[in-house]
Amino acid sequence: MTTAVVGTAGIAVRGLGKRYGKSVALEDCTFDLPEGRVAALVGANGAGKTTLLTVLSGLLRPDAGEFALRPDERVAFVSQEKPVYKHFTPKEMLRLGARLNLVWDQARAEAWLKRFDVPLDRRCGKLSGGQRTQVALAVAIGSRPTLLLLDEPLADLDPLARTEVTRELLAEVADSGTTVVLSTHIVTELAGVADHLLLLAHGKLLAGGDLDELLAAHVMVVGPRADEPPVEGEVLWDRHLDGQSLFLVKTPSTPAVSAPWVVRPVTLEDYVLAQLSITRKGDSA
Ligand SMILES: Nc1ncnc2c1ncn2[C@@H]1O[C@H](COP(=O)(O)OP(=O)(O)OP(=O)(O)O)[C@@H](O)[C@H]1O
Repeated sequence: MTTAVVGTAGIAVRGLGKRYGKSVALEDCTFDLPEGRVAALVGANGAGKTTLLTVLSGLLRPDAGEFALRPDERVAFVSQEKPVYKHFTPKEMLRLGARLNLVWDQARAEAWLKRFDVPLDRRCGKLSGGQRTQVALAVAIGSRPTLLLLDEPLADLDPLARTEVTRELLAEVADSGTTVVLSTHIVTELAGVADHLLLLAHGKLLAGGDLDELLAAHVMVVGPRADEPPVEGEVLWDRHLDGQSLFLVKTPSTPAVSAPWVVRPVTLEDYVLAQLSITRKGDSA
C-alpha cells in the first residue's frame, strides 16, 4: 500500500481499499476528481462514505491502493461528529484554529459564524447541534483548505441553514478554487451545488463522474403500466404504481415516444434514489 503525494490537479484515487477485520468497508475504489469541483458522495448507510473521507483526510491508512494529492494540498476534514471542544466558546475555537493552522483567515471564519448567527461567547457544549456544526465548518473554512472533506455537514441543520450552507460553500469554491467532497443523504439540496457525483455501494464506486454528463446519459420514461418502456436503451430501474410505470433508462440521446408516454430529464434525486434502490435489492447497475 502506498499513499502517493505527487503533483496532480485535484485528487487521483486508484484501487483504494480498507477492511475492518473481515468486514470490507472500501474496495477497489478508483476515480479522478478535478480541482475546484464539488463532489457529492452518496450511498446507503454503511456504504463506505466515512471510510473514504477518513482515508482521504490522511487519518486512516488504506490497506490497498493509493491516492494522489497536490504537493501543496491543505486538507480540512469535518467529521460526522463535528468535533469541537465543549468547554471552548466559538471564539476560542477560532483562536485554536489560528494556532493549529499554518494558513488562517480569521475574517473568513468569523464571517461564517456571524452569517449563521452563532453566539461567539457561549460554550460549544451549550450550543445546538446545528450551531456546533457551524463552528466546525467555520474552523475548516478559516484554514483556507484546498481540499475540503465534509462528512454529512447538512444532517443537523435546519432546511434554511442547509440551503445557505450549500450556497456559501459554492461561493467559497468560486472564490478560492477549493475542491469539496461532501457526503450526504440529503440529495435534494445538492441540485445546483454539486457538479460531480461519487456513488458508493457496499464499499465500491458504483457511479462517478461529471454530474451533467451522468444525468444527460439517462432519461426517465413515464407511461401506462408496462413491462418495458417503448424506447431503446438499458433499463436500470423501474417502478409500477397505480397503473403507471416509470423507467430509468441509460441512453445516449433523448428518445422520441408517442403519447401517453413521456420522456423527461433525470434529476440528481431520481438518479441517486434509483441507484440506491437497485443496490438495496442486491442487483448491480
Ligand atoms: N471502526 C470500525 N470497525 C469495524 N467496522 C467498521 C468500522 N467503521 C466502519 N465500519 C464498517 O465499514 C462499513 C463502512 O462504514 P462507513 O462508516 O464508512 O459507511 P458510511 O457510508 O459512512 O455509513 P453512514 O451513511 O451510515 O454514515 C460499514 O459496514 C461499517 O459497519
